[in-house]
Amino acid sequence: MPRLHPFRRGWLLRLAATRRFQVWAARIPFVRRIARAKGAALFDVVAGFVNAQVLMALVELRVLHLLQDGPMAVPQMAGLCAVPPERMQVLLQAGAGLGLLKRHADGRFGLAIGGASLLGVPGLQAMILHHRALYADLADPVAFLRDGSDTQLARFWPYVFGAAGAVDPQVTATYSELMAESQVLVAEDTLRMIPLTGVRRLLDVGGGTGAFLAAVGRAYPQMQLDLFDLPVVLEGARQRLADSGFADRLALHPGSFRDDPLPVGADAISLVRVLYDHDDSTVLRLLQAVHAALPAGGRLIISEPMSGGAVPDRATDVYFAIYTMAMQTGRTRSAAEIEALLSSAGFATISFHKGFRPFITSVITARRG
Ligand SMILES: CC(C)=CCC/C(C)=C/CC/C(C)=C/C=C/C(C)=C/C=C/C=C(C)/C=C/C=C(C)/C=C/C=C(C)/C=C/CC(C)(C)O
Ligand SMILES: C[S@@+](CC[C@H](N)C(=O)[O-])C[C@H]1O[C@@H](n2cnc3c(N)ncnc32)[C@H](O)[C@@H]1O
Repeated sequence: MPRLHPFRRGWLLRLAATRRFQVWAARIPFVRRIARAKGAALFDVVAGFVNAQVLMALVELRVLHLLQDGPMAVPQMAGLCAVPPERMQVLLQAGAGLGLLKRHADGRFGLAIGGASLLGVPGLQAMILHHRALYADLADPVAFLRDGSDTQLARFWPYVFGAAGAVDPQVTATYSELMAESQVLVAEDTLRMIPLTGVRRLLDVGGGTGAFLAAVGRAYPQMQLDLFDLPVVLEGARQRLADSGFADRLALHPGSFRDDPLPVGADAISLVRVLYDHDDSTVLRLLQAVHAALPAGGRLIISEPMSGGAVPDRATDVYFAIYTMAMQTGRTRSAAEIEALLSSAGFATISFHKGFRPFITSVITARRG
């Protein structure tokens, strides 16, 4: 909506809520276009949960994979997916309606650009499948908002709670794999926004199995790399990084930032998708520890999806805010909120770089004064 004086805005909102105005608007040529667009946008919000479940079925039935080699007829797809043909027809038609599939003139279905792109995004299908947990948590959204103390999502990511030794390595491996795959676009966008030219040694705190450092290592062949994460996670990283080609430049530092000091010696520290897992007091202590570990002039890079704050954002203020709420341990913060925590921890020269895909990441950089 255009910027309006609060009085006019209130008047317009009251008008839009009346049936008579809606009927009038549908008849007037220019206003009709706006009303139609508002209606379509509202319908998308209303129907969003069905769209997501159609997507879930397409991924679970591996429909996109099956169509990778070319279009197929509905009965053949029905046989391969063990779904009755008339119901398969509805699913494929719905997939085409969502722009993931293409309906050909002969009635066969193939991939559309949307579906093909989905296949090419690392880890996206695994992410979609793990949404089952969030979907279950949101089945009764009001109950979730009033008391979200027992959520499936919290159990999905158990060691965000910091129970360093107490976690099953099998669970950790699943977690780390999903994180590492979904890291690829985050690393790409972060490095595109923030050149690390001049950095001699980078410490990635909460770096998981080293996916971000691997991307940094490829882009900056001279840089020394340090990885700090929980011991059980670094066990997985060791195997993954052993044959990465830059093992000689990499040092692993097992520990918990809740209990252990951070290693010193790096002139830059990164926190990629770490802060939003934790509450404000943990984040403040972590930022203070980062401040202490950096030399004067040392650089901090924070990269994660951020709330739009004063300008609410469609992706981060819905998906990531609800997601982190269901995880129970942290929250999706706005750039202003992170900047305030940085100032409290003693950082100076703080700057925000809004992501060109805010649903992937945005970045804040700061320096130790
Ligand atoms: C030449 C002609 C005629 C046409 C050209 C057409 C053209 C240019 C087509 C473009 C095709 C193309 C290159 C498409 C590219 C599409 C891409 C890159 C899409 C990327 C999509 C990414 C998505 C949807 C990412 C989703 C990420 C999610 C859901 C991440 C979730 C992360 C979570 C839950 C993290 C949790 C961490 C925790 C636990 C909170 O700590
Ligand atoms: C959301 S993952 C992000 C991983 C990686 N930076 C990425 O973006 O893919 C959060 C990481 O923080 C680590 N972490 C959580 N609590 C920690 C703690 N107390 N000390 C060190 N690392 C911790 C987790 O093990 C996990 O690897």
